[in-house]
Amino acid sequence: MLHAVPSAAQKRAAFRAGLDSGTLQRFPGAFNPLSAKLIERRGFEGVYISGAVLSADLGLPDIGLTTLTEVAGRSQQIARVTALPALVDADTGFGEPMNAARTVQVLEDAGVAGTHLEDQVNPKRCGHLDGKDVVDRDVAVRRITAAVAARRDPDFVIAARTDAAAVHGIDDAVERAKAYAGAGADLIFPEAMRDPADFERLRAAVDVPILANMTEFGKSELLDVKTLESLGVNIVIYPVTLLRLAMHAAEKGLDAITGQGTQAGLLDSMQHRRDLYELLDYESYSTFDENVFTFRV
Ligand SMILES: C[C@](O)(C(=O)O)[C@H](CC(=O)O)C(=O)O
Ligand SMILES: [Mg+2]
Repeated sequence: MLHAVPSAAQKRAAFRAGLDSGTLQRFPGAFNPLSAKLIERRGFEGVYISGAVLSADLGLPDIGLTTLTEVAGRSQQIARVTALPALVDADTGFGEPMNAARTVQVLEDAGVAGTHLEDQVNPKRCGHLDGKDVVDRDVAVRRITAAVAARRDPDFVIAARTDAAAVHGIDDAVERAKAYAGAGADLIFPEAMRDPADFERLRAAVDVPILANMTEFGKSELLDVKTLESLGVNIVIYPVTLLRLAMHAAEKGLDAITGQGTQAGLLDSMQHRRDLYELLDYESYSTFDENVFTFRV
């Protein structure tokens, strides 16, 4: 009730254990705290907090317009209601290495289990769009080094994302992945991998866990869980999947009201009030309230 029971430290330890487990950790993107609760209820290992989703939620494109305060605020709202570890997208870390360091501490305070910082130039853009660019490898290494040094909880996971594959090719992405792991990154996020062969190259190059981004309508082939597991991938994110599904359903609902003059034909496509209340655990709130009112000294 009100908040999830495990502490941030426990969730971080669980995230570490999951990355070491040899089982693929599945992190769908939560587009709000409520959807994070649904992800937990459905038995996933963690939730992803996407920059693309946060931007879209604010009615903005994903081109580096959101601030650390906005990302941390959303992270805290989501982390506090789910027992699952949350991994949050910190884009480029919001500036120079010192800013990346502050970003890590602010996100630790928000209660998430880890974050990823990417090697794009500022302002960044979605990793599946053309025309993006990356900073020099040394600059990105300084970003990661600063982030790692700033962490206060050693279990807080710092992931390094490289966008180099789509800019300079897979060889540069592999070299960067090695350098970022050498700088202390716990997890490598190779962005815009085209196919299994790209993942094989990455997997062979680094000893740390690797992440697969299975975002739709982008540059990556959508690989299933079994394939990703066989490639030695440790964690998969579905960053925008739930938002895309929800928005499509919303479009259909609005069209029904416009076209048929009522939403009555869509009741079977809706989450029932009963299921919503169950997910929100209304019952514990009434019990709590009763206890408060019947409390006597
Ligand atoms: C993972 C990502 O960084 C995100 O913000 O969710 C995006 C996802 C997307 O735009 O589809 C990215 O891949 O850049
Ligand atoms: Mg992003």
